[in-house]
Amino acid sequence: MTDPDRRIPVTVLTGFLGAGKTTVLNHVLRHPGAARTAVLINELGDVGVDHHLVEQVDETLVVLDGGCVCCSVQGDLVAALKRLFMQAFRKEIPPIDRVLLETTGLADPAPVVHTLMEEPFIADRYRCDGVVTAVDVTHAAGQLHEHREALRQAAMADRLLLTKCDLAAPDDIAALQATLATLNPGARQIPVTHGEVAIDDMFGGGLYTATGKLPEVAAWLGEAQVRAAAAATPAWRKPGKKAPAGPVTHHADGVESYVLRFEAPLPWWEFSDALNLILQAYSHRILRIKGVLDVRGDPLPRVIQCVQHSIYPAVSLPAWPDTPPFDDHCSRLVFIVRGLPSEEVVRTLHEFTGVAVSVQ
Ligand SMILES: Nc1nc2c(ncn2[C@@H]2O[C@H](COP(=O)(O)OP(=O)(O)OP(=O)(O)O)[C@@H](O)[C@H]2O)c(=O)[nH]1
Repeated sequence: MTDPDRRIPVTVLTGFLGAGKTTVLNHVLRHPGAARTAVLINELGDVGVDHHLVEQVDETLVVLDGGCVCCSVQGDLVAALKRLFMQAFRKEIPPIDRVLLETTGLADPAPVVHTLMEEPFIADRYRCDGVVTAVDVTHAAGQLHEHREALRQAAMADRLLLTKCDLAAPDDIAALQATLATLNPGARQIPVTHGEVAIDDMFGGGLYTATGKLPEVAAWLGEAQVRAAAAATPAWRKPGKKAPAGPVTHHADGVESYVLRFEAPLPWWEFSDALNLILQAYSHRILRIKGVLDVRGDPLPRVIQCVQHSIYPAVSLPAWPDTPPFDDHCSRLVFIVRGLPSEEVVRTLHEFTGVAVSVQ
């Protein structure tokens, strides 16, 4: 090892909702050079789906599902990194050469980087190896304009992965590249299709520094410090406490999420018609829909994903996860929306499928 800094590098993989983070993660983890990589996944919504889509499932996969890592689960992040370090130290798990942290699509990377740099136990043993931001070339132009989280993620990046290049026209990609170059001149832009990023483009960004980025980034880190200090979090966010029932608003800009549970197997075509109608009718209010479905006549769970108005081909998982809540084999859909009441969605889904739907 030529690196004199023996601390464990942590790569922060961020990017707006549905940008292709998990797809990149899976590709990277298949590379032999990524063996000994511990994976931390922070999930939004009350039912995590992402970690079931990650192919590496062992004791070095940690799910942080108590909220968004940038505002409520920094304590969980610290605890998870401490635990991983101690387990590896005691040889209870294989040695860890690096950590890959996938944030939620709405995370502000600044507090995450701040935690890595400032929390004493963590900063002594881990170093931020850079922020890699997945930018969906098919949606980024609008997202950068409409969502400050997307703007922050792009502006904070050490490297920008331009994902879904197979779905965009070269002129549109070039226009986006120009926008990103203005926004974050210091970040290298790497076009990516189906998550196929070279491992050297993913790792080895070096010690984290705000140099070369917009000056605002430093301000964001300052803001993060204030937020960390003001960790006077609501009582229900404290360890051991449960979030209140009903939809949880994650950020001040009115983005909220809810989970729908279906009481019986779904008729596929009727469900698809309902979903298409919802996407068409409410396209501007939907940020992300994803779920695991129990489809009538199919023994395997089917995963669906929508990013704004785009619906991606459904894929089957090899088996139902045997862990709660999926061990009941019920269909669940996670909606991340802005100003779209669950009642409207529930009514449409129920009318088309005839299946009872409850809001979790
Ligand atoms: N055609 C195409 N589809 C892609 C590409 N990258 C990702 N996708 C699809 O885009 C959808 C979202 O990808 P994910 O990797 O789950 O995105 P994510 O950023 O992890 O999503 P969240 O964690 O929910 O924010 C999935 O259906 C992927 O298969 C790509 O390069 N080309």
